[in-house]
Amino acid sequence: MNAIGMFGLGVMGANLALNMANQGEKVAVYNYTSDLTDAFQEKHPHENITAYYELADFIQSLEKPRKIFLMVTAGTVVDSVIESLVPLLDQGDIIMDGGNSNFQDSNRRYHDLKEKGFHFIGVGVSGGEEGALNGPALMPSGDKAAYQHVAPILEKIAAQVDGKPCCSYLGKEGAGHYVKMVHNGIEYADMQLITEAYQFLRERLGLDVHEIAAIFTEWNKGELESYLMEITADILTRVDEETNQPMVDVILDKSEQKGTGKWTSQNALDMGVPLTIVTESVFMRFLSNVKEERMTAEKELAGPDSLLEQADKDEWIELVRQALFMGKISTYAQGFYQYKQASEQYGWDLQLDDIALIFRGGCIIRAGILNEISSAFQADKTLSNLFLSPYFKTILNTYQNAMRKVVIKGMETGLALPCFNASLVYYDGYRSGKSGANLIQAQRDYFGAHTLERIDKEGHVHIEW
Ligand SMILES: NC(=O)C1=CN([C@@H]2O[C@H](COP(=O)(O)OP(=O)(O)OC[C@H]3O[C@@H](n4cnc5c(N)ncnc54)[C@H](OP(=O)(O)O)[C@@H]3O)[C@@H](O)[C@H]2O)C=CC1
Ligand SMILES: O=C(CO)[C@H](O)[C@H](O)COP(=O)(O)O
Repeated sequence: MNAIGMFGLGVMGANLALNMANQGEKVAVYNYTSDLTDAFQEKHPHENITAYYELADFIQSLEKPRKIFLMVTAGTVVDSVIESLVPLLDQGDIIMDGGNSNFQDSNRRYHDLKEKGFHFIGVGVSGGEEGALNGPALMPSGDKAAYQHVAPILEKIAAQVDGKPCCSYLGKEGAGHYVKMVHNGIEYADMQLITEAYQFLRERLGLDVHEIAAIFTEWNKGELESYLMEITADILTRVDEETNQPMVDVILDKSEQKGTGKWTSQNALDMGVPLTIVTESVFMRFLSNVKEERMTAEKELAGPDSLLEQADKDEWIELVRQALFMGKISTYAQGFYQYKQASEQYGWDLQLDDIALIFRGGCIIRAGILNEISSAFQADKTLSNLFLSPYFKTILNTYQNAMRKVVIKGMETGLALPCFNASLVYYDGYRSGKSGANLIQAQRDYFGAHTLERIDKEGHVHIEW
């Protein structure tokens, strides 16, 4: 009998199946069309893997309770696959979905399957092709008792950091896919922040790609240590063999997306959470796509004349490093604040320190900063915003000066730095004991008699303007 079944042999499914098999598990594999199954068998023959061409045979080969891991295109495909599986299952069998599914779909699937006597475990998976094979970060959720059946396999195939698996039970329903969704939002913001640092260094300080690659490699040894920093340095060293140009210069500047960053921002709006940095990064992807309009506007619309002249390069490089780290801290502060709000609003009891531990290995946003984030939430379980933890507060109190200088210089010289700017705006807004919202309340009450609260009395009142 096989310990687990992998449904879907695309990029991720194939590599996860191999990972499971390499860890000594007997794995049954199945794909909707036979072409991928044939290709998989030919490319990756493995003593622990058996391929099946009939769905019923695939299901019958599994130990009970059956554990089936779906790694298929997110959306309606997951529903149609579940529909095809259900008649073949027994009560208590477990379906896991490892795709980038919308957490609301996972909530629905969890309850639908529970009603029918089956278990649904949504598993956020991060790490791409390489991570899937050698150790991804896994974010599982669903019934805790059902999770215990799959935990030995999931925790074995996950990345391991300091002897701990980057996988732990996160909560009920689709909490795991929720955590993955916000992870991807943070991923978008992280990428945009690095891009803004790169643009500043290249277009305002006049550094070439190789100099910037060397700077990023150096930064990657300190506070900014992260997978995205590392791969960006690597990307910048690559030369296109056809043109002999830096590879980055021959890539069209229109960025695509599959939608998880947008979902994160949509959910932040639904919950009333200020997720400004991720949202700016989503908007910048949209703006990048109107390439032709941007090319026209470049000729039509005026900007400032000034470039950064006679700059002290070393001083500016350090300012950009500090600004980038502040942007990163702010992104995580907003993302983890969103987790905290979601946990309360959806009743999931998310453990923020555990989430940070999961992200330390295997996933795209893995970074040194996650140890400090985990420690901050471990030290104070009620911490509402990372900005107020002793470690991050000390850094922000210093680095905010650098961020101001970089943002101002970007504005003066006409370089859009939306995520750097959003980070500073959030910082200044958050540290303002007095906001301008009293005037907004007055305006609302003036034109619409919406009522307002006074600082000196209880309750809502309307003022006769
Ligand atoms: N690539 C990545 O880096 C990551 C991807 N993910 C997520 O993992 C999931 C899979 O991604 P990935 O492996 O990259 O995708 P691929 O495109 O490589 O594979 C898609 C899989 O879905 C199957 N599929 C598509 N349509 C159907 C259908 N109608 N019925 C049954 N099966 C179907 C395909 O089978 P067939 O050949 O028969 O069409 C194939 O096995 C997605 O949700 C993705 O967002 C998560 C983390 C990282
Ligand atoms: O889930 C992932 C990693 O964690 C994918 O790489 C991510 O979905 C890529 O997103 P997009 O295509 O929207 O940039």
